[in-house]
Amino acid sequence: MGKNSIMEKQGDSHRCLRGIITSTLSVSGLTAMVPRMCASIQTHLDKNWRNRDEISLYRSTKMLTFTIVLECLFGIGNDPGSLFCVFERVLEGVLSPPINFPGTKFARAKKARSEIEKVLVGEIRRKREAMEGGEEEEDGMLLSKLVAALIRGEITEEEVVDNVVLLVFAAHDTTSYAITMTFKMLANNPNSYALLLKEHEEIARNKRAGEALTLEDVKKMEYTWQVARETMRLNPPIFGSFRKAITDIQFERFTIPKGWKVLWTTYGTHYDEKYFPDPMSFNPSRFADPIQSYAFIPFGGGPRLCAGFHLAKLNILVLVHYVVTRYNWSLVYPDEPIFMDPLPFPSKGMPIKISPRYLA
Ligand code: HEM
Repeated sequence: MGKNSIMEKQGDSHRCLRGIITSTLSVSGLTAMVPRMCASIQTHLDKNWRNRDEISLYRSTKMLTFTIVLECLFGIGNDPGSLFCVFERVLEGVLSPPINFPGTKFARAKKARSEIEKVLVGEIRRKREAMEGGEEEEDGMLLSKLVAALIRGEITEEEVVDNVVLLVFAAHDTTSYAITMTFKMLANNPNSYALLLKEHEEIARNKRAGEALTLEDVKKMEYTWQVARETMRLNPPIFGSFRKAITDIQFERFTIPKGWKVLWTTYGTHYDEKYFPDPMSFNPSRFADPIQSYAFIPFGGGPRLCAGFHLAKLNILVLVHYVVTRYNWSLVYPDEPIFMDPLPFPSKGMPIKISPRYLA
């Protein structure tokens, strides 16, 4: 993903970059993005779901998440479909063995990375020229913020490129897996689905035809967010991540020596009945009560907490809204196995049968 991505940064340079990224991805930053996201989702559904009776939910949500990040965060709206395949090749290489030999996933990814770089550098330079010529910073548009920081000399062009690639990667498999598994859990738990549907019908009833959702509407999707959190508790998109001890650490009766790597995992607490009674059962309303800090950690925690948490939440809630209010749907393979490579994914792409649905 490049040595300048936020994941590689430490200390002050991490804080500076994180500040720029989270200023757009915070709740207040996202207000301006809600109508843009609604438009992207509706266009995606019209283009890819209309007149179809079966679609791959995983594939569709991957494409959609990609389009949302490119269109809504970076204003790159010119045929994101053609860039999607190139990005997919990059992403396949991110978690593959680093063997740069013709034909390996890694080598293909490196080649695709240079193609992406060319496109992104072009977009960044165009934006820079426009902003130096007087164009204002766009509200809620991350590319504007990054280019403004570039003009002020706070970050370099390479940092902008590396972080655009990183954000696409960070959003891609995680959000699509969370959405896909949310639908799987709803299919297997009809009572939860009935409650969720009621919440969305209520919101839809108060909207005129074609009227976009607002942040206020999204805030009403409380039960849906409980369902999504319970889904991510049982099926975390990221199983954990590494940390390096920068000093000797005492933890319970152990000393973790400086320089050692530590792997924290989501499953450790997510499946522990101390924090989640009857941990293997699907019970969204457990999230109606406060959860102990650092027990529910699909988005990590602390200074490295997922910077896209609010964007992911918005993406999941808004997509669920449009799908459940517009479509009847059912899983083609209710027991579809989940594979890991190393991130989890539904082995058949989770195909669903769909038909249009009209609100009473
Ligand atoms: C359901 C969806 C998502 C899940 C489950 C998720 C999960 C995570 C986790 C566990 C981490 C921490 C990794 C660590 O501690 O090493 C992380 C970091 C990060 N995520 Fe997400 N993520 C999601 C969506 C997104 C989206 C949509 C974006 C932005 C477009 C994003 C951007 C980032 C960034 C920039 C970091 C690095 C933060 C830092 O190092 O300061 N994520 N994510």
